[in-house]
Amino acid sequence: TVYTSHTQLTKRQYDIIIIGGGTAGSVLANRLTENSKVSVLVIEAGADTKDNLSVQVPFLGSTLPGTAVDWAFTSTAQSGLNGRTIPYARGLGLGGSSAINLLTYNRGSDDIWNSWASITGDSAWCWNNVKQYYLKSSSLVAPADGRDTTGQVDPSVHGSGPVEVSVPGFSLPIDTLVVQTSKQLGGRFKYNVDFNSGDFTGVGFMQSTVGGGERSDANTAYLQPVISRSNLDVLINTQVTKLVQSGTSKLGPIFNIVELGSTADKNNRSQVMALKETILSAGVIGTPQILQLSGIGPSASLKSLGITPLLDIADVGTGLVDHPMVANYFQVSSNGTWDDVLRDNSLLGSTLGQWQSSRQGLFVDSPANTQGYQRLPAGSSALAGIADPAAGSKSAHTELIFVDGFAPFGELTQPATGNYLTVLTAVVSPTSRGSVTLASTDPFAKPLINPAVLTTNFDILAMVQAMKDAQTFLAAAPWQQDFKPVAFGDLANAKTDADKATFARNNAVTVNHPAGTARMSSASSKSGVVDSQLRVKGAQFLRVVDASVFPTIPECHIQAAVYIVAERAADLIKTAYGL
Ligand SMILES: Cc1cc2nc3c(=O)[nH]c(=O)nc-3n(C[C@H](O)[C@H](O)[C@H](O)COP(=O)(O)OP(=O)(O)OC[C@H]3O[C@@H](n4cnc5c(N)ncnc54)[C@H](O)[C@@H]3O)c2cc1C
Repeated sequence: TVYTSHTQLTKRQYDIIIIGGGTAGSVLANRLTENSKVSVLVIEAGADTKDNLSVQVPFLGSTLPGTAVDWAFTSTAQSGLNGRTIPYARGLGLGGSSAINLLTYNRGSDDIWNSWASITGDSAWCWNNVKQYYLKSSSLVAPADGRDTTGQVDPSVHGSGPVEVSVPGFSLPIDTLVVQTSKQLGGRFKYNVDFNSGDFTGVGFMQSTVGGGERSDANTAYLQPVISRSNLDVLINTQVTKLVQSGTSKLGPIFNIVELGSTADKNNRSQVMALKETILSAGVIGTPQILQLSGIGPSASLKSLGITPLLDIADVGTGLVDHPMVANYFQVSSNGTWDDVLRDNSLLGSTLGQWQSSRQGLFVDSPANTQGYQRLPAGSSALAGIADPAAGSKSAHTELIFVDGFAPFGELTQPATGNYLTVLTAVVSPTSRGSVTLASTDPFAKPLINPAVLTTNFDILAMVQAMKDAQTFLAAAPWQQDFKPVAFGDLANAKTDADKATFARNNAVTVNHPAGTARMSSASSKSGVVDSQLRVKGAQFLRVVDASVFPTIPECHIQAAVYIVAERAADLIKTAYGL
């Protein structure tokens, strides 16, 4: 049953309570209710997102931040960004961030998973073991245009799970140029037929969570198909305000009472109880916020806010890490870009009409069809004197995303005329670490989000290298016939490395890939928040399952890793309770 207010609940006890009906929460809701004897309640702060047209239409994903399906957070003033604050989008509603993201689907290099096994001292996180969960979470489907995709993707490395993944379904003029350039330049820009083979280096086609021209997210793929199961209740428009300790076992405090409220009626709280487990899947911001509101976190700082510390875990909310990103704009001579679609309402209307009537055309894809991942050149000054932050040789340091138009991801707005290319450059093995802390004890107040963007030498130097890579790539012969890209705006004057660094600090945002605020660590480690089975250290019957638990950030887009972690967590929970 779907409830829209906690006052409607007819039951107050469930075997398992999942906090957050987002990416991980939806996977758990599905898998844990496969056994009809287990009762599950999902509590989600937002509404159902499935009927939101901009959620459904892949191309319109970039218009979702700032709307009703976004928590619309803002970062603290960023010292690495010359004091700027940046918008910090997080999905609000069923499907969570998977319903508002830009759809890129990367499962992470073999290296990253093997490094997690080594960090946690638990070989079950190695790629050879988690591969089963990748195969179980997604499957490759035909692109919307049904064309022959031979050489653009390797079907043999894909699985048979509910999330639909495809290569772009509407070819753009620059796709061929990107591939030609990659094949001509080789080396760091070598053509990679399928990143999801486990080698995240080179240049290749974007794979996205799109099936039949529509977004495929955790809500549509995992939750909606099972939402009428009699052992599943989903409570929407309801925020978890804290966990309440019900007692103490010899293994530690038990936090199995969940306090609920809603923004519509903030003082009207009620409680539900988990008979087996409470699972926090409230995401990288929500999870450490709820833990701290519940007295679980760094005792001294909780005390200074007036919260009674119940379980001292220094690392709750520390370690926030995200991929910094800069939009590099180039003016082009070709009119083969989609710029006019964003400027001309009738063209926008007809393109949307084409999507509505036939699920064809520009809107079946995210704004980018191709991407690249590079390791820094040998001898790069960014790596001087530090351990290589990437997990291994199949993991990159930087990323390029090629957009056939003016992508609205920076400080600049789209000019009224002209044709543009955007190359989004990102640092995918950043070393900067920030935090999520409470601004107040009010659970409805936004927490302080400090992603510490570009605060290390490595991150800024790697970003400058990525910006230079973008220019090297676009200087290659295939671009000189028709497109003739010329750096646009302040980028045109950013000639030296120092100028480029200043440009990055004045313009960077993030790729919206935060992770690591309730990190996994080995059972014996004093750092971290959860053990390798995702149980909150020192607590009983309390797990975290979302991107907070990532011990390091994958050197690629991270949603696939969330699906994999959630699938594995579902198995861990089933095994723990013999379900
Ligand atoms: C704009 C944007 C673009 C992105 N682009 C990409 C991309 O192209 N490719 C990619 O791989 N990744 C992308 N990501 C990242 C990816 O989507 C996320 O890493 C992933 O979905 C996170 O999953 P999660 O389960 O950790 O959290 P979420 O999916 O965010 O789920 C958390 C859920 O908990 C709910 N919640 C929070 N607090 C409470 C509370 N107190 N009470 C009740 N419910 C609560 C939230 O409303 C939300 O539904 C993007 C993210 C964003 C925001």
